[in-house]
Amino acid sequence: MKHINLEDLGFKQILNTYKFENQLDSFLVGRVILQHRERYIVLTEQGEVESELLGNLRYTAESSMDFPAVGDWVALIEYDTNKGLIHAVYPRETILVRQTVGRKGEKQIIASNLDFGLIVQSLNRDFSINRLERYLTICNSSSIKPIIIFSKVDLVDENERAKIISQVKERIKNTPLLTLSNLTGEGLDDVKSIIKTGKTYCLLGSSGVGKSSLINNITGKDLMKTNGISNSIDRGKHVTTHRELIVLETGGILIDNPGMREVGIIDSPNGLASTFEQITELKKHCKFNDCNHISTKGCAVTSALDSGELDENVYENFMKLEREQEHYTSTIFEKRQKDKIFGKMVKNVMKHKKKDRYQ
Ligand SMILES: Nc1nc2c(ncn2[C@@H]2O[C@H](COP(=O)(O)OP(=O)(O)OP(=O)(O)O)[C@@H](O)[C@H]2O)c(=O)[nH]1
Ligand SMILES: [Zn+2]
Repeated sequence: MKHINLEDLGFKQILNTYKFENQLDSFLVGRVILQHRERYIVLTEQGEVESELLGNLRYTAESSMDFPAVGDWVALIEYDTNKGLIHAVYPRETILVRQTVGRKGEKQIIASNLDFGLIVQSLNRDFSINRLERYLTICNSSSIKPIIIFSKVDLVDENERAKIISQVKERIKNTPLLTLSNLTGEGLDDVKSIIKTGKTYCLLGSSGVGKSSLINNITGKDLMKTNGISNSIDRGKHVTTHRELIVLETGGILIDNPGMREVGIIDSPNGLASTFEQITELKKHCKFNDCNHISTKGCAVTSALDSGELDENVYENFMKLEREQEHYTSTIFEKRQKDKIFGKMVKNVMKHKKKDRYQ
């Protein structure tokens, strides 16, 4: 491996300032490229350091958010050749969190400091606009820039491909969209050319869509197992076979963490707002500030739904994702109550709408 510097690994100037202001300049800086239980592989300019947490960090941690995750920048000391102790975690620019909410609604970080999300869907079977919008919301709420990659284009004919793409462009605007075949290599250069030095790209998407194949094609190496069966079944084995953060020799950093499939929508309002711009715009014209966009009185959203200006699939998906987001902020009891009432209300809106149409 050629020598890497911290900037190539994604280290940003602002972290340097933090380093000096927090007396971390006597420590090494490195990026977590693999986490397995309490063991972390940290990549520094000198190479990989197998690290553990310093007792202090473990005892002062208030939640699992305080522990290092893949993608984190950490301050460490190397006490022996390639053996280190992590002293502190640098502030994170962005995070992806796990969907399952633990006790007290505690979040778990899957990966951090991501610049771009490569949302991979295969055109033949996995394709779903609703799921695309879900991943877009996740990216937007985490300030991770989304890029859509449609894989397995070799498995659909030209017409089908064109149909899907125009359908997506109609509904999802301002998001780059690439097509790819890992089999024939079509579109691979386009994917490679969007990957820039010092930027971190995480791969998002269901199992079997071709994420590992893409990594192998980009690196030109067989870094990943690609049998379509989850790499993480035998996690112990998985850990020894590859790193979750890969520094490309051509520049750029890829993260493919098996947990990415459980990624959840975090409670930042921006994610939904920028994914569903049309609804965001409509909402401004609702008569009441606390409008729930379900009952039609003075609601600009439902009236756009009635007039056909707003696609009902978009509306339904928005409401579903908004509800998912709320799960993070409500207790289980509240959640159940809300679910029941909410489900009924949405059904009613749809029923009325259907009835209206035939009048
Ligand atoms: N025809 C075709 N097959 C592909 C393409 N990309 C991947 N495959 C095949 O699809 C299967 C799954 O590919 P993977 O790369 O393992 O998918 P993945 O997204 O990494 O799956 P997980 O590791 O489970 O998340 C493999 O058999 C690949 O050979 C493609 O562009 N075209
Ligand atoms: Zn409204």
